[in-house]
Amino acid sequence: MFGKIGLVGIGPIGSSLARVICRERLAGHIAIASGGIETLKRAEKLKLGDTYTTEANEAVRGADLVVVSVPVGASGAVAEEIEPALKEGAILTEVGSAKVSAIAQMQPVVPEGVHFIPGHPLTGTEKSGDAGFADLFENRWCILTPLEGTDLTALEKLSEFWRRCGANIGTTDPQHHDTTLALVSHLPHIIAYNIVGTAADLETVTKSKVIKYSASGFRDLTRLAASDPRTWHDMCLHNRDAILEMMARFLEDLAHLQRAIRWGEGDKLFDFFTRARAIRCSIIEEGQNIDASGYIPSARQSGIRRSLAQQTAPSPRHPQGRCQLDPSL
Ligand SMILES: NC(=O)C1=CN([C@@H]2O[C@H](COP(=O)(O)OP(=O)(O)OC[C@H]3O[C@@H](n4cnc5c(N)ncnc54)[C@H](O)[C@@H]3O)[C@@H](O)[C@H]2O)C=CC1
Ligand SMILES: O=C(O)C(=O)Cc1ccc(O)cc1
Repeated sequence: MFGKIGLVGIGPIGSSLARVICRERLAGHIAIASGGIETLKRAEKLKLGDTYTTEANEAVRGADLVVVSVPVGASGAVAEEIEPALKEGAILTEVGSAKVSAIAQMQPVVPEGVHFIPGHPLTGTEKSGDAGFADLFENRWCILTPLEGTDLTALEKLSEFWRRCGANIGTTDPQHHDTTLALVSHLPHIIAYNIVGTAADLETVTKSKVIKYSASGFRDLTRLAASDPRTWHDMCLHNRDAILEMMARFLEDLAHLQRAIRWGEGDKLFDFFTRARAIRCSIIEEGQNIDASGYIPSARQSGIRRSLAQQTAPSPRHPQGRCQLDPSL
């Protein structure tokens, strides 16, 4: 698809991209740049690319596609560094989890003639470093947030690139992206970190075991707390307003629940839980299969879609169809 692809940043996302680009033969040459010399050495050892450098501008020189996969807080500095070396007509994208901030940092320095199209693959691992894998994007959404005046041919080419990496393409505007992700990705991580903190505090205060006795519910809920703290510290700083707005809504809804519990409003609680259960079931029925690692495996590869269809089909015992809430689905 591309003569040369420059990958700036080789964490979980950059290293997964390197692997899938290589597997699908999407580039004649993969140039990898990372500020961390150790990471770069590992990337070379793993043969993730063709050339390796600590100088981002070297990696992007002559590239037809440049993918910036660094913490959102570093995207402005990276854009300034690569700007003089970007080729006329090249596509420049970044994969940051907060679009408004990444765009505000990068757009002002993108030279005319370079097609800047931000995006965000909605997939991740709790792992850090270069622990990516070629299947990471398989059957997952990649949300593109094209800016006003974006060249449609470049947009289609980038969309095709992500499709060949296995992703499904969605488009939206940066603000809507950030508000949505604040609720469906950033807030769950914050809640996970927080509940682990609460349990640890309770242990200290009561001088007794708490976490040791946790059943699988607590463990499922806290899986996200194993994520790289740097990513989520970055997110709280760079999607601050949207996260605060979603936290406020969440706390308001939690207060309603608290009140219903305090007053023993059983019907209200039952209806509320039933509604939430139905929503979770519909997510599963749509094929958003979530395994315990957070990685949603390809339905195509795992055959899970078929087994889910069996589980949710009506049966004499379950005339409405049944929904298994086993997180391993
Ligand atoms: N990890 C995840 O699950 C996901 C992350 N993202 C986004 O992808 C981007 C990359 O994230 P990860 O792959 O987790 O990698 P990461 O955030 O760990 O960053 C890895 C790369 O960025 C480079 N880097 C770090 N600080 C830098 C700086 N100040 N200047 C220049 N380069 C620097 C490192 O050398 C390394 O090569 C982030 O913006 C994140 O929001 C998007 C989807 C999922
Ligand atoms: O594991 C999960 O549920 C995630 O939310 C993974 C994830 C992490 C960061 C992103 O920007 C997008 C997706």
